[in-house]
Amino acid sequence: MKYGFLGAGHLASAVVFGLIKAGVQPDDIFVNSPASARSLADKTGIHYAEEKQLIGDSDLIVLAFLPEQLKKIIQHLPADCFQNKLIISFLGSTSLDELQKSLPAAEIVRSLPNVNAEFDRSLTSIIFGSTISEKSKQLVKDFFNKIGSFVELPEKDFPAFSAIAGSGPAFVALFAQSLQKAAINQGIDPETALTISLKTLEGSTENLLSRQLLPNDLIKAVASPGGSTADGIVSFEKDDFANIVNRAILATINHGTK
Ligand SMILES: NC(=O)C1=CN([C@@H]2O[C@H](COP(=O)(O)OP(=O)(O)OC[C@H]3O[C@@H](n4cnc5c(N)ncnc54)[C@H](O)[C@@H]3O)[C@@H](O)[C@H]2O)C=CC1
Ligand SMILES: O=C(O)[C@@H]1CCC=N1
Repeated sequence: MKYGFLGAGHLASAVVFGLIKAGVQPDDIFVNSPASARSLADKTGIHYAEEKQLIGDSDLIVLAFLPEQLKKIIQHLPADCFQNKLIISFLGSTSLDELQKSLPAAEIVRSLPNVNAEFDRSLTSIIFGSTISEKSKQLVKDFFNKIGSFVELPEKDFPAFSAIAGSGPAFVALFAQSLQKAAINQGIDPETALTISLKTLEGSTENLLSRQLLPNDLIKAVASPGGSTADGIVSFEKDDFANIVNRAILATINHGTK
């Protein structure tokens, strides 16, 4: 099985590292992009390839450039080069319909992984195009299982999924940074403050997941009656934390409508 990546940015790099960790041989991965493909190839042992060769030689082609680059990239390639090719798109805002119109002879999958693919931790949403065969569907499922897990979602849910799971690592990082700043404000050095923040986030997520707790159960378990945590929760609620988060998700979802 040969994999070809068009685009070698942050998401492509995370997925390439994830595939290699899952046992894919670097020799079986090809990459092309104007800027970063050669350095990704140097770092990982995968191969830089010219676009036409990459498309011809790959069993599965990943579109990992920016949505606005789709038309330009396809226009300068021969019209028939994607004939019967299996294409997985990572393009955040590009619909299945748009992809199918741009690549009419290909089998298309629209997907939204996230950068946690590097550690086998991407929850990816996928939707299959109408022309995809059962065999190709299985190849796609195998691909996403190598970098985490996947859910099949109707396309109407992709914008919300993108805002929460795709953009989410950035939002979690923002919360981590806010906890770090709060610790620094109390006189703790920045490095220790970051460790405290990250270890607490890591342990708390693991606690929720491994004990299958609802978030509110963990809140109750930590906020001892008459204790200090309850005062922190009241302060978050007074500042309408849930609405702050909801507004940020809405702003992310509404990006394309500005
Ligand atoms: N970064 C993330 O966490 C996520 C990104 N996405 C989607 O993944 C795609 C890539 O995003 P990032 O990796 O963040 O962007 P990036 O800016 O890090 O990488 C974009 C890549 O496209 C390449 N590129 C530009 N012109 C090209 C061409 N003519 N042929 C081939 N490659 C070309 C650039 O050289 C670069 O390697 C976007 O469509 C984005 O919506 C989706 C979910 C999460
Ligand atoms: O910021 C973006 O547009 C992409 C889509 C989801 C995460 N990154």
